[in-house]
This record gives sequence, structure tokens and C-alpha cells, in this order.
Amino acid sequence: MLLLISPDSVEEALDCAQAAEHLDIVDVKKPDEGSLGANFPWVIRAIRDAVPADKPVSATVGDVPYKPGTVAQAALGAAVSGATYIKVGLYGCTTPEQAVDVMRGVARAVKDYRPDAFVVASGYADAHRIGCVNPLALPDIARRSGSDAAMLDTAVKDGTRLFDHVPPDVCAQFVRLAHEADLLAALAGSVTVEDLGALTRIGTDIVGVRGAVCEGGDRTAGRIQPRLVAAFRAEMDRHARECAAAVATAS
Ligand SMILES: O=C[C@H](O)COP(=O)(O)O
Repeated sequence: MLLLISPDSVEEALDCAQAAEHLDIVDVKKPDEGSLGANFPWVIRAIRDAVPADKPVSATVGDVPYKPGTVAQAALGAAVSGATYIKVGLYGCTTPEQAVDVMRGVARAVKDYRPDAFVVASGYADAHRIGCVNPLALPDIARRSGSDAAMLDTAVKDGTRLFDHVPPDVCAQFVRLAHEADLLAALAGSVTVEDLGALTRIGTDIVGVRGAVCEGGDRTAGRIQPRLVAAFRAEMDRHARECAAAVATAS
């Protein structure tokens, strides 16, 4: 499982750089503009310059409306600024067709510019609270639009977590659907170390985290702490070892 950490500024990205050996993807966002709030192009550029060259930089394009042209242009802006993972939160899409429209535009805009870019279609585990597409529709939306990964995050950061809205067995179904479509499955949403066992067992490819590695567990007032990133990674590695041992024993 890959670890994606979301700094909100160049300063926090430098903290991530200190913990670079423990993480896999640096994900630029602006949490005060929403769950997948988009940051400024110059912040993405500065963060790309600040983190080691072998760490991919991801950027969120926002909790986007159903405006395929606008979103495609914004996604290209993130790619031009140096992000190679482009994450789009399909907040304003109420049907799978709308979501496919948006993601098709994003995939084309981004991959015409940079064919090796990685496009992530993100829905929300608490979609029922905001009226957007159902979480289990995401893998098919990602497949039909030419995206590379299907993701879930939570839209409302009120202390509830991914599994409060989409229990582990349904997340497992999400991962299965993504894998059947040849996509990576990414899961996030106030994930804590307590969730890592289940996330590992169900075969999650990417876990996205911010709050759990911020001081006091506070994703808005707290700042990312390199020691918390290291501790989180150590727990991920422990679960990966336990899972591998259980598989070996069973076979
Ligand atoms: O992409 C992942 C998000 O940054 C998750 O943030 P969170 O762990 O604070 O919900």
C-alpha cells in the first residue's frame, strides 16, 4: 500500500520532505477550500521543487462542479504546475454520466500534455450527505473515462471516518471493482492507524492521510509532523507483514 500525505503549504511540504523515506506521494491541497480543495499553481510548483525528485507530486483540482470544460482546464493547470497525480473530487456530479463527462475531459487534457500522468477520479464515502454519485459507482466512472484510479474521501470533515460511511466490506467491494477494471484503488477520509489493518486486508493500493499525521490529529489547525508520518508508516509496514504472513500460512 502506498502512503499519500497531503500538505497544504510549502512549509508543510518541507516537513514531508524530512519524512520522505516514509511516504510515497506528496499531495498538494488547500483544506480550507474543501475536502479536495485546490491550491495555487505556484504552490504546486514550489512543492514540486521542495520535495525529492523521486517522490511524485499529486494535486487536488477541487471539489468540482459539473462543468467539464472548467475542470479540464483546471486539471491541465495542475499538470503544467508539476503535478503528475491529478485528483478530482466529483462533488457536483449527481449521476455517473456527469462524472464520466468531467473525468473524460480531465483525462484528455492531462494526458495530451503528459501521457504518463496519473488521473484519479474521487468520490465521497459520505455522498449521501451531499447528493453526489454513489461511492461504488466510482470504479466504473474511472474506467469509462480513461482515469487510472478510483478514490474515496469524505466530503464533510466532522470527525466521522471513511468506515463510518462505507464499512470495510463495502470498501472491499470498491477495491475489487477497481481491480477488475484494471485501476488502482485509493481510500481516504480521516483514516487513522486503527483503520490500517482493514485497509491492508482488503488490498487498498493507496491510503490518503492528513489529519492522522498532523499535530493533535487536527487537519486544519495542526501541522504535519514528520515523526507522526514515520509512526504511521511503521504501522502500515507492520500490517503488511502480518497480512503477508497470514496469506503464507493459509496457502
Ligand atoms: O487525500 C487524502 C486527504 O488529505 C485525507 O485527509 P484526512 O486524513 O484529514 O481526512
